[in-house]
Amino acid sequence: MKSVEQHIEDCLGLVAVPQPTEIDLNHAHGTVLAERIASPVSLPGFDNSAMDGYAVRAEDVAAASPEVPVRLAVVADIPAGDPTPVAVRPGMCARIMTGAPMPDGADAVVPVEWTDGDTVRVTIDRPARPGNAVRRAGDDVAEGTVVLEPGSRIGAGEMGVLAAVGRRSVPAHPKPRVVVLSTGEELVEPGRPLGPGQIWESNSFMIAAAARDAGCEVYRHGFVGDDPRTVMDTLEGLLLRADVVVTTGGVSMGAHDVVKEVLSRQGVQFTQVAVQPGKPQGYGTIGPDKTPIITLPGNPVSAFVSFQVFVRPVLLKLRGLEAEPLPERRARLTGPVTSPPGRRSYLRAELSGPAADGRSTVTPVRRQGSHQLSVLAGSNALVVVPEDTTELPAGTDVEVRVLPGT
Ligand SMILES: Nc1nc2c(c(=O)[nH]1)N[C@H]1C(S)=C(S)[C@@H](COP(=O)(O)OP(=O)(O)OC[C@H]3O[C@@H](n4cnc5c(N)ncnc54)[C@H](O)[C@@H]3O)O[C@H]1N2
Ligand code: MOO
Ligand SMILES: [Mg+2]
Repeated sequence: MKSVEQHIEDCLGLVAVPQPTEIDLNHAHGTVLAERIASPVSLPGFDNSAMDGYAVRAEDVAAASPEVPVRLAVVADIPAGDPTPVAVRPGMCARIMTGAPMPDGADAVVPVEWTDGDTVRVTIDRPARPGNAVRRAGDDVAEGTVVLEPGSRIGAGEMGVLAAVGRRSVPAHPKPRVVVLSTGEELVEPGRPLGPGQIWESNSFMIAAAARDAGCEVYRHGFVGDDPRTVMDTLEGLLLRADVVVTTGGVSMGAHDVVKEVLSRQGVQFTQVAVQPGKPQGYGTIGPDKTPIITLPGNPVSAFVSFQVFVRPVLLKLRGLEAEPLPERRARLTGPVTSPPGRRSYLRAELSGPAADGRSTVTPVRRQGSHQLSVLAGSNALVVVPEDTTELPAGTDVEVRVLPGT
């Protein structure tokens, strides 16, 4: 049987690290930045008010109190965005709004709540220190500072930063487009009635969600039956939409294992990998553009685990990220586990902690069958049992892989 490492390497070999493209900010969310971004400006770009109130000379109001309030002449009104130059001399002030530029001569802002709010001659009953409620130019970002490094995933915060430093577009790796297709004559769309021997189709929903969790744009085509012509025609029709195709089902030893049947003829390699679950696997390219395709087994848990182990690194590579495996943790097993000889097991499990002693514990779920899908809903991790190990007692310190979204 082929090793897990070899199969990961073969799948990664299907794709090259993409060239970045210039992506408009409107489409940049979820992409990965390809270059360092330095700010061409300081942020804030000018000293401005942090509050709605009055821009004053702090020395003028230093002695203000409810008993002895200070009265100042209001010489200007400065809304945010006002370009008119304003100067505040002793005994004067300017009404100012949050975000508006500080007038010359003023060094503090008195919030409107400390005043009577008058727009001609304002009465102030509390002192303000120099710098009060003033946001200094550059106190967020100094001009020329690097705000984002290459490899940054552009999430909501990064989007805000890019726009704030004036970027309209960025060199980035777009989200890979993943097409998901399931196969099986027994499958029925959820929501439709089941006939005898039929089941509701779940893999395409699950794998599409996992691919989205991995940062991809997903087209879930759904499923087709086990007719070779239909499978091939459907795949060919989907290639235009795909940077990678992921299928489930039809790759084992069955008389109707259609994916294996039609894609073997196209040069896709089908092998048995020393893993549990997820033994039957296929990988290769199809169509005129040699679109990468990874064919996962149909058993739902096998499809899920093999997506995380074999497909996810490929998608990360296509995003311009390190093609790393799921994040690793160490944890103590709360109960014994078994594993078939010569195969690496990925047991569905619940990881807890770390506790006060700094240690985490992990509890493999009781039902480990590759059709026992329900346990995936409560699992946040996979316990890895090495190929040369067939049993581990409770208390063993084990390798755990943390599942996305947890
Ligand atoms: N004689 C052998 N039989 C099997 C072997 C073997 O080595 N020799 N391997 C077993 C293993 S391991 C796996 S895993 C499965 C892989 O099966 P296929 O990839 O061929 O998948 P199917 O036969 O199409 O389906 C298997 C199973 O999964 C259910 N299924 C499939 N697709 C979906 C879907 N989209 N949604 C929900 N459930 C799905 C299907 O109904 C079957 O129960 O083969 C073993 N057999
Ligand atoms: O690998 Mo199958 O994936 O054992 O059920
Ligand atoms: Mg089969």
